Amino acid sequence: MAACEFESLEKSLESHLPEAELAEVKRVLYGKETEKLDLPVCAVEAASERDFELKGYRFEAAPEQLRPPRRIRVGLIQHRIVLPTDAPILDQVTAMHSRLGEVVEVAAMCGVNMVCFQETWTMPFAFCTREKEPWTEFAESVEEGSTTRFCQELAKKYNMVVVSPILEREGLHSTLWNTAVVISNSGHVLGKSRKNHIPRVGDFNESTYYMEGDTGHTVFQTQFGKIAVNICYGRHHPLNWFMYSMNGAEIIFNPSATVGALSEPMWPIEARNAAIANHCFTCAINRVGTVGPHQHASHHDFGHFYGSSYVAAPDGSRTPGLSRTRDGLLVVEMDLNLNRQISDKWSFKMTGRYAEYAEELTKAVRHDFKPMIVKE
Ligand SMILES: NC(=O)NCCC(=O)O
Repeated sequence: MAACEFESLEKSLESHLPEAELAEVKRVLYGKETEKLDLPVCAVEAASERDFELKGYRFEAAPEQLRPPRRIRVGLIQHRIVLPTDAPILDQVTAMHSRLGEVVEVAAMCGVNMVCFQETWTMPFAFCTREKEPWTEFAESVEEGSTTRFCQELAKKYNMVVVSPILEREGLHSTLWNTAVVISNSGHVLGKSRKNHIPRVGDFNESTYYMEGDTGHTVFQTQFGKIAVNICYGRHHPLNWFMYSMNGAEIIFNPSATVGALSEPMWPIEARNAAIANHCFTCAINRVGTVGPHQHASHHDFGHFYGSSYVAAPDGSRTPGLSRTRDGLLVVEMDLNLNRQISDKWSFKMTGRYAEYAEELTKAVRHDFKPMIVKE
């Protein structure tokens, strides 16, 4: 079976394992079972008509005496490009807006409070080609761009926080960045978070296009919780997750674009491990489909982006993934009280010895650093 036809790990397990064994396999693979959410019939019908997968799950926390539950719903959206990559740019962007508009409408029907799109969602993933034109033409201003305007309308219409990762062009020096725009449910641009780490993995090299982010590890206080955005390749850097969490993030989104041969076995581990290590929720989103006909002849065929978007909780449990091949919306209800409950249980932040690490790291990054190795 070709890799692109394999729909999802869950589907394979479900179709091949006997029920009792499946429950045990899922317990070991996914942790405590996430209950399925009952989604409104109108949403299920709309998703089916609009040809995308719709899945919903719930993470519960224990009731507390002094704090009410803090239940919120997040929506993760994965999708393929809509028009061919040689169509006029404005048409491509407009088609993507219109596709996401129909998915976000369904998210609203499902009571989603914050939605996050995939990395550079308005464009084909052209960065590994190292061709500048026409791909840099997809870059937009965070404040004034048509994509931000579009997302502001969505945010206001549906009272929803919108996380919109785009290729950013910053006006004054025309600098390009890989940036997530965070739009409050009021419709205001709350701020932006730029990608901190740039992949240089053989031909999967994006360094030609944009610079390492300069926004640090900003956390955004929204009406529904404190959120941060760790863009794609940043998920391989445990300290990157850690610093968002040190700044108080309760949910860290990881909008991504990655392909099977490169990272698929790492995908289910990294965001999930970050949720465990940092006592927070993490939301990993990957696009589906192929790069497209623009691919430069001198570069390899990178194959399919494998989707599989999922949410992980601080107790180590996770939702099943969306499909590897289809557009999809994953709706997840979470009680943010779970973060502190798990922190009280495992106490990683309390037992972290960060002052000692800070001291040792300060020495380790110096050029005159001498590793502490004892030799006979
Ligand atoms: N977009 C991006 O950073 N991709 C890198 C590949 C990976 O991190 O799996």
